[in-house]
Amino acid sequence: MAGSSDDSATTPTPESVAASLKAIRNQIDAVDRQLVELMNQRASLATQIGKCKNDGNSEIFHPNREAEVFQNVLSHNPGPLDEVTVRAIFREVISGCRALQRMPRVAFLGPEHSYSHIATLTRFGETVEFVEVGSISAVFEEVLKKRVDYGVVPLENSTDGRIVDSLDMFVRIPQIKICDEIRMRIHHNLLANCEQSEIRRIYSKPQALSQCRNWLSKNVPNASLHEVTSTTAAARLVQSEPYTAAVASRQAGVKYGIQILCANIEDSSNNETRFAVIGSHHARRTGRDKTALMFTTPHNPGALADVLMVFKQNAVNITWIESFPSRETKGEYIFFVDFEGHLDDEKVAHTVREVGTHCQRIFVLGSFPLARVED
Ligand SMILES: C=C(O[C@@H]1C=C(C(=O)O)C=C[C@H]1O)C(=O)O
Repeated sequence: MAGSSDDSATTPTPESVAASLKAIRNQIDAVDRQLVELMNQRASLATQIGKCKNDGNSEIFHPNREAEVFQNVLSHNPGPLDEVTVRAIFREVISGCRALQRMPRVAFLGPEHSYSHIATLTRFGETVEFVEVGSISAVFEEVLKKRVDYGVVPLENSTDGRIVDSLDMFVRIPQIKICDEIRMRIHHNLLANCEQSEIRRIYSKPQALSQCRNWLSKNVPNASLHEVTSTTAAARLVQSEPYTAAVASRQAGVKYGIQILCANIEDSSNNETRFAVIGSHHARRTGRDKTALMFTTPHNPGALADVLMVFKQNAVNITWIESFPSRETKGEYIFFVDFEGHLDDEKVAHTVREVGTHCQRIFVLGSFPLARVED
């Protein structure tokens, strides 16, 4: 009966709270011991897989298999941990397991804390050898010369469009393959160590300034904008010059000890950059894949329409199309097309063969698992 119970028996005392905490923490310690044992069991299995891959030269990064692993764990996640947390944990578990087979070397356009670096971390986790280079072309060169296993390069941004330097390098080195893609929501931040009203100069790379142009003109109208080579370089300048600000990643703010005056200042809330993981192989089929093609058509009326008709007739869904002027022949264009499906799907293989009959040159840049947007 309510009211007649002995309250002193249920009211927690400091001693009873401490005892409960101790008991629960003991349980957590026991669970953690099981977790670390299980993770090491997993690591031993991954090492066995590494031995099956055998010759030391085989690919150790299998994006298709990693996509399956995430699908498996997420479909068995009863909560209360949310999907983002489970993904983050497994990203690092997988990263460590891969490294037991062989530590992959991955090149990206630096410096550290650039968005390319964050994209690389998002896909590969912490246990890789990060190879920071100074240009997109250098990422391709490192991959081509096999000084790294993989490279991460930006392909397009939802606000600014295609990344010309990357497309140009595919034209120059068409044997490079795309084996995975990374879609990343890009959040820019206003970093400064003074009041917002005191900011006189704002530094960032051109793309970041352009993606925040409206916000900056409305909220920091008296500051002048200055382009530098990277968002990280901008953050470094803010450290040494008073009354300046940088538009950069949150991570750059934390690294260089600069306050985040305002977060998420990008004009479009859907500001997203799509990166390609480049290497020397395709990814195997998962059933939810994309394929990237690069081709040139004869300089005739309707040549591109003929190609597009093939996609229509085969009911293959195009997800991206770009044209890029050829360096070699004035007036001629190279086309980049991404579409749903894997080259191992009969429908896709047939479509690519048929597209080829309408092209002068055609290269399959790769098939890879469809990516989700990482926030
Ligand atoms: C263990 C493997 O190697 C790598 C590590 C994976 C993992 O830890 O689950 C998955 C795919 C590979 O990138 C494998 O190929 O299965």
